[in-house]
Amino acid sequence: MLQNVKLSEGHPAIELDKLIFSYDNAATEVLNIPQWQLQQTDKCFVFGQSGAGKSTLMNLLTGVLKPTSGQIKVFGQALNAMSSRQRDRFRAQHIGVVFQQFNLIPYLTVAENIRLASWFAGKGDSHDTLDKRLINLFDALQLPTNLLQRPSRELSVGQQQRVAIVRALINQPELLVVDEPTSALDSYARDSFMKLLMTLCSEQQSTLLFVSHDLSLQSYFDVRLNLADINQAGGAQQ
Ligand SMILES: Nc1ncnc2c1ncn2[C@@H]1O[C@H](COP(=O)(O)OP(=O)(O)OP(=O)(O)O)[C@@H](O)[C@H]1O
Repeated sequence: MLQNVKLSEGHPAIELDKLIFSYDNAATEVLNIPQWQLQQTDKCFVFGQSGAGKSTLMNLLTGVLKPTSGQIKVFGQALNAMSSRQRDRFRAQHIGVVFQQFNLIPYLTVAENIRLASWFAGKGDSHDTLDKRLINLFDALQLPTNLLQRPSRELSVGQQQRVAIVRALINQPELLVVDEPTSALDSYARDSFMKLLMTLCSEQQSTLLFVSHDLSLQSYFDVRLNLADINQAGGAQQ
């Protein structure tokens, strides 16, 4: 079974092979990617027109969606061969996710939102280890620790965004997937957020996949992917 899968270092972080995806088995393909790979610890900037399929691809890579056909391997593990429960477990253990709406549970406190992520991962990290990691991340992201006991709905958008990053990094995921996170930030906050994100990923040796329309952010990344360059789907709006 998939409990506490140890990821092999010999594999690329992501391998796509003949990946095809249509919503509800509709005739129109949203994605048709013959082949694509991302190496471990790479930091990749993904861009493309609205409707090009970026969020769909992120949902496939995080196991929220399953491909219509073809293969998606994350650190050598074939997500397409897993049940939806196995994919949920794999995501909780190995992938940190920050999506556009942050997906914090509004009525839970900040601390509860973060603890929930480590509980789902079930990696068995001690309370002390998690507390230490949490304090370090709060410090790095300049979040005051008195926010921990506040319901997340009471936080500003910028604070919620940083809490979502803490939640995504608390389990030291091998892969971090971030979808359009900076739209709510002014340019100064955006730059410091980007620098920090890069530092945290380097420290944790996480592979980063970052989706944005803001092309000015590309310079932070060592790999740039225009989705239209690998996606041959006729239905995608390119
Ligand atoms: N749940 C869904 N059911 C059916 N079609 C969908 C669904 N979600 C997205 N689509 C369609 O799939 C295509 C790709 O959408 P997707 O959201 O992945 O694009 P995107 O590149 O992330 O766009 P944006 O930059 O605007 O966020 C679009 O044509 C969209 O209408």
